[in-house]
Amino acid sequence: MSAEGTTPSPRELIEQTLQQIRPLDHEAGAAAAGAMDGKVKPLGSLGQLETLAARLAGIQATTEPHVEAPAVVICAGDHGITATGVSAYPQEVTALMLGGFAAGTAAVGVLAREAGIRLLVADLGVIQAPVIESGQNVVLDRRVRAGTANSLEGPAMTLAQAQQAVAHGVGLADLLIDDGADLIGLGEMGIGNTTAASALTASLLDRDPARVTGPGTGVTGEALTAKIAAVDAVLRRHGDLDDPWQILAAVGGLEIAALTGVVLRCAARRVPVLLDGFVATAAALVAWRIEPRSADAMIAATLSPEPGHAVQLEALGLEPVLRLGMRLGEGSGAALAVPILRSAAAVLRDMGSFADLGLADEKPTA
Ligand SMILES: O=C(O)c1ccc[n+]([C@@H]2O[C@H](COP(=O)([O-])O)[C@@H](O)[C@H]2O)c1
Ligand SMILES: Cc1cc2nc[nH]c2cc1C
Repeated sequence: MSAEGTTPSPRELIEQTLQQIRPLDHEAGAAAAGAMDGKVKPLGSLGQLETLAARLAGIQATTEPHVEAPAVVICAGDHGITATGVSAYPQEVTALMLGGFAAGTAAVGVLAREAGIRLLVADLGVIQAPVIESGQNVVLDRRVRAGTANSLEGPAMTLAQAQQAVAHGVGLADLLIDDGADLIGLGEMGIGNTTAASALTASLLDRDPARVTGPGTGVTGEALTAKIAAVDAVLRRHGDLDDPWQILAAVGGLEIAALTGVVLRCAARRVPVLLDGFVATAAALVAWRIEPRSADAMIAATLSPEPGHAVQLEALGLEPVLRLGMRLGEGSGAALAVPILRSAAAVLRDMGSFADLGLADEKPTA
């Protein structure tokens, strides 16, 4: 432990966070499910909205779950593996999009505004990041290094850098939660990061790279075959790793590591964390491998068409809220799912029950 009054080191902050993670409050979840059954409607007729309300209750440990101050945190970083030609777009787009997030003109900016969601943007290591002085959203400087190294040639980052990025994620979650956020969505931006996410997924779940590697921004045909071969080569380069920290440092990304920290802190502070697509879910997989109970705080917003996403969600035992074929990232799917979660909480809070009508027996008669 650090001496009183000093800031904890990344490792200490992560250790404290892990110690605070508790499983779902099953009592609150069951009470919410029971209350939902008593509402004036045929039993189960609100479908997944009912299970979502109960899950929110279990995560927040209350029979009156709330989604009043939702936020999306976007972490951005560059990837050395782009030098191998794994993306349909050039690396400069990462820096370009940082400007779009600040200005509020990126897709997630529009969707977040529509749904009344606060956006927080952090630069974890974008190469040639623009100097952003004003805009609708601030971009926080949480740079660990200028992009990762090419994981085909060596570790993407050192273990200390991975821990620093995770600790930054813990701090970002704290910033939002201390400010009142009661649900946090994960957003990411980083050209090349679907390759890192595929390598992480294949390694963490011990799957064939071909099963969990897809087009990303639009890589098809021979280029996709080469991308799969690159993921395969990355895994062979780093040998048989099992420890999630080693895997994260060897083949992950700075923005992915930060989102792992966001997930862990949300789990520790009983704040529901809304996963977005394939890359954000790779960060969640790392969190789950570090501390399996962190999965209790997760809700999957969307199902990405990236082939590895369904594999990830199955491993985490999660059912997506939306299936819209979205594969953008940025937290766009998380932003879209927020109104549904807000509605789930509102139904549980505001809907009348059979008991209110003086009808005790709300069960079907046949
Ligand atoms: O979230 C997804 O499912 C998803 C699927 C494909 C692409 N993306 C986004 O596209 C970028 C990475 O794609 P790529 O092809 O450069 O690896 C990155 O900025 C992600 O946010 C995201
Ligand atoms: C333009 C563009 C925007 C994105 N947002 C998230 N990933 C992205 C990738 C590209 C290429």
